[in-house]
Amino acid sequence: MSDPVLLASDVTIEYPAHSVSPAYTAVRGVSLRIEPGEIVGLVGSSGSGKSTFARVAAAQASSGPRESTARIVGGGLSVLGYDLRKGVRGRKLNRLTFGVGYLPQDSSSALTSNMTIAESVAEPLFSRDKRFSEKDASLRVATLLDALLLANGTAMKLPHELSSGQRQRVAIARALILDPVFLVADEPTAGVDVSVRGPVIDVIAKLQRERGATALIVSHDLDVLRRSVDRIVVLHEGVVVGLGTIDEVLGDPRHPYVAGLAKAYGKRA
Ligand SMILES: Nc1ncnc2c1ncn2[C@@H]1O[C@H](COP(=O)(O)OP(=O)(O)OP(=O)(O)O)[C@@H](O)[C@H]1O
Repeated sequence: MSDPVLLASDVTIEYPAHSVSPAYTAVRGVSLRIEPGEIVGLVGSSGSGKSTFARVAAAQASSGPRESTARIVGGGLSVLGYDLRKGVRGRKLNRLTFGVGYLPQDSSSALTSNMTIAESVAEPLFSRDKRFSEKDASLRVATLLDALLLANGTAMKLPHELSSGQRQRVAIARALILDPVFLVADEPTAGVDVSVRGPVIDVIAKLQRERGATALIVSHDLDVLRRSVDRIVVLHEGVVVGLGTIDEVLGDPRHPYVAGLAKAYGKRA
């Protein structure tokens, strides 16, 4: 059996205490194994720990101020063979973050205001390799924008000329441009028009699958994941309450939260 892309063993993740706030355990005892090529959905209600787990799994935990940095305090978590509990630094961290694409929740608002969409999407290519061919970059940008159902001409626009849903799709293109081995996308369809939410997730899954790459897609909306994911993980108050294919999880709800999900989902299916 090949090495897993992500291996969580009874992992517990905590925000440290600061000033008047005590430490807060956002994820507790999560065990999960994601194989190469799998597309996994991470589902759960608001505050269930999805973003915390996603941020830590994408090795982004240390990018904010210390008091808001979630830490692994129990169990183990490794991604692409790197032990995140032990900590990854220097060149190893570079290698890890090259392999992991991360789309944070508010990524559409993080586009640089005076860069064209083409420049923003291509930027990671040139940050990695200053001599990357302009022609190849343009081609890759155009292909991705097209795959994400963005009209011709989007490439030459500035972020403020797009709707928030279009900007979100641009952010997805930017997260995919380096062909990440493992994409962690936090609510990638937030703000995206309802009619294209499913298709946008389909594109992410298809692009990753075509390369044998892996994805963890966070969403509170099971409907948008339905067609694209191999399995889902359901978090509730930081604990895994469901794991398997959508049919397996909803067909055998072992937790009231999943039973509620199955009921709501059953009505819409
Ligand atoms: N910096 C922080 N310090 C302390 N607690 C935090 C911090 N960030 C998040 N939390 C808490 O951790 C829990 C999980 O938050 P998280 O953002 O991971 O949930 P989520 O499932 O992604 O929610 P949403 O769907 O609303 O984005 C919440 O109770 C939240 O209040």
